[in-house]
Amino acid sequence: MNDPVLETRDLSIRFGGLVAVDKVSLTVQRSEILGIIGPNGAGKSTLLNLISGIYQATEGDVLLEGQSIAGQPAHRIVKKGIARTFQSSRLFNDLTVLDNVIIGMHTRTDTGVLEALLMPGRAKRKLEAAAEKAGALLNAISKDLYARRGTLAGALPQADRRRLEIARALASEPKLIMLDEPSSGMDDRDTDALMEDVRRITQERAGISFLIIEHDMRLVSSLPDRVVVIDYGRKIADGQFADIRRMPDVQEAYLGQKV
Ligand SMILES: Nc1ncnc2c1ncn2[C@@H]1O[C@H](COP(=O)(O)OP(=O)(O)OP(=O)(O)O)[C@@H](O)[C@H]1O
Repeated sequence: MNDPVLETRDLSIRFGGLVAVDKVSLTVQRSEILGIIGPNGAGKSTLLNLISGIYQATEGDVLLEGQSIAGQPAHRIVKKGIARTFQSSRLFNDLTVLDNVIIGMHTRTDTGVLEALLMPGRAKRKLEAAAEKAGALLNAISKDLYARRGTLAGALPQADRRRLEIARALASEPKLIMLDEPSSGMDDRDTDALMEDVRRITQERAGISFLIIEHDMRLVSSLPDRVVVIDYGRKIADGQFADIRRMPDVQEAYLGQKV
């Protein structure tokens, strides 16, 4: 299988004297779940910020389905098909669960302020259609979240907030979805449910790929098809978890942090 949806080539960024990401080349194949691991401060989140257009690379390239997207603004990259979640929640706490998903769909809806003012009927119909679509999406991800679609996002427990963030990212109909430490703060039961969600999404949405930064080795050892290890901004390993965990460089990077 060689059908990369995402490719980074020698991707680097420097903050003053610190090279936070150093010539990282990696691929994510279509329908693949790629795990990214590495010690704290290794450059994993920075790598995601480079791919999603939040940071601009000092050198290197990012390709989505073979086309360079480097240098493009974050909103355009979402529109082209890369969605993500963040380590810290970006939900709108004062909006309902359903409204948060509708907001995630905004790249796929085209109702503007002018249209809403000049053609309120048409804008209303579009919004109703968006609400219906968001409801169906939510229902497919979690019947329980769907049942609570009118609840304020701020009132949800942590695991459901994470789930809602994934639903919101999916609402942009991405080809690739990047999750930054999705299981942080979760217990084993919630982490199992999260893994189940990801597996189900890959089965139900043909061709979707995941890039997942994680520290939880229980998840890393069972969910990703392949794992990339980052240390001091560099890629030091790329392969099956069972193989890379035995590599001396990886063991050394994790000295004191059991792999
Ligand atoms: N905007 C920035 N300005 C300066 N330095 C930064 C910036 N963003 C990240 N860094 C530095 O880059 C390095 C990599 O940070 P990053 O957050 O990507 O690591 P990480 O692997 O995601 O860590 P963690 O697992 O703890 O989340 C760190 O030394 C961090 O302090």
